[in-house]
Amino acid sequence: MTTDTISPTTRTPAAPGETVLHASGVTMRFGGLTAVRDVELTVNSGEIVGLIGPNGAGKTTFFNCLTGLYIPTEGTVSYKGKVLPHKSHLVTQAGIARTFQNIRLFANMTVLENVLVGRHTRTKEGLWSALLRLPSFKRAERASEERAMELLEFTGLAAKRDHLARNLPYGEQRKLEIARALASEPGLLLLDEPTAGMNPQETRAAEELIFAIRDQGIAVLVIEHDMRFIFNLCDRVACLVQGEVLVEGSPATVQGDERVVAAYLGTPFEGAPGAEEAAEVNAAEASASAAAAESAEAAEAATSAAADAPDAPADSAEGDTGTTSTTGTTGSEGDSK
Ligand SMILES: Nc1ncnc2c1ncn2[C@@H]1O[C@H](COP(=O)(O)OP(=O)(O)OP(=O)(O)O)[C@@H](O)[C@H]1O
Repeated sequence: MTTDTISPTTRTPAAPGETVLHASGVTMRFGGLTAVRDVELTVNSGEIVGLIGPNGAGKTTFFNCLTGLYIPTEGTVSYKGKVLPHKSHLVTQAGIARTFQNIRLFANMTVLENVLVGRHTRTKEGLWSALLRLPSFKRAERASEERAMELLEFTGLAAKRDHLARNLPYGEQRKLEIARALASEPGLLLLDEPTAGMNPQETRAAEELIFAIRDQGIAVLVIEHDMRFIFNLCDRVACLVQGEVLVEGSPATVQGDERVVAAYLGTPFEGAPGAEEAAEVNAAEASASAAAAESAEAAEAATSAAADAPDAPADSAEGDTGTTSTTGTTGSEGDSK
């Protein structure tokens, strides 16, 4: 990876310390499931902020709310003081770019073409100018290609400009995703598990690349499970558990918080997000199994009483068993709902 400077053509750099992203009271519900609950998060210019949390904590859902893929049930997302619309291309146009947990490249396009695709939000030339290949279109095309090549130099992929994306090794595919995201000239880059599946060497290279991106004035919000990577990289870390921010602070603060460790290990702790709901569900399940056990006992007692009765007709015992057993099942289902 090279750390040459990149010269963004259209991005206005954020003022030092300016709040770039402000997520305010963001909540996302899917039917009865609250995946993200009242999340408040800011990212300032010049910062790398980490978002950690156990599987299913709501990190990707939160990213999807930030980038217009989901419309949050409640709350707003602002970029440099302006509330963002719920349309992903408008969010990209505003200045937020992202990569995905599962690589989403155009596998049969070349490395250069993939980056050129990322420039579409910054290209003003219309359909007619493209069809007629007007001089203005040719100029824009040349400028786009120059910029794409700068980004390939920056990410260390220039020598592979004509390779098909699918033929790149995994670590380079991840870099290419980042180059494509940078092609939209973002002021904030969201990275969803950028080192997933990487070997330690590739992870170190990714770390260097992210530092270099930050040094270019682009704020970064990154989701990652690799704690060493995140604590080394980030200025600030927020830990999401059951959709809620459990702790937010410096890497040292978050690393030293016992609740974070407990959340990752799945150990219960006082005041854990979602603990009340979990306790209610557990209590309901316990009472359902107690009721089911009671019904089963009653059914057994009725069966043996019927069998013991000397003149009871044979089918009467069967009838009792059937009825009791059905009642038992129904009772159990009713309780657990
Ligand atoms: N479109 C959806 N419809 C219904 N439930 C969803 C949807 N997307 C996510 N969820 C649920 O929301 C919760 C949070 O999922 P999410 O993928 O955001 O977690 P995560 O923290 O990114 O997990 P991981 O670290 O495993 O990627 C999970 O319970 C998930 O099943």
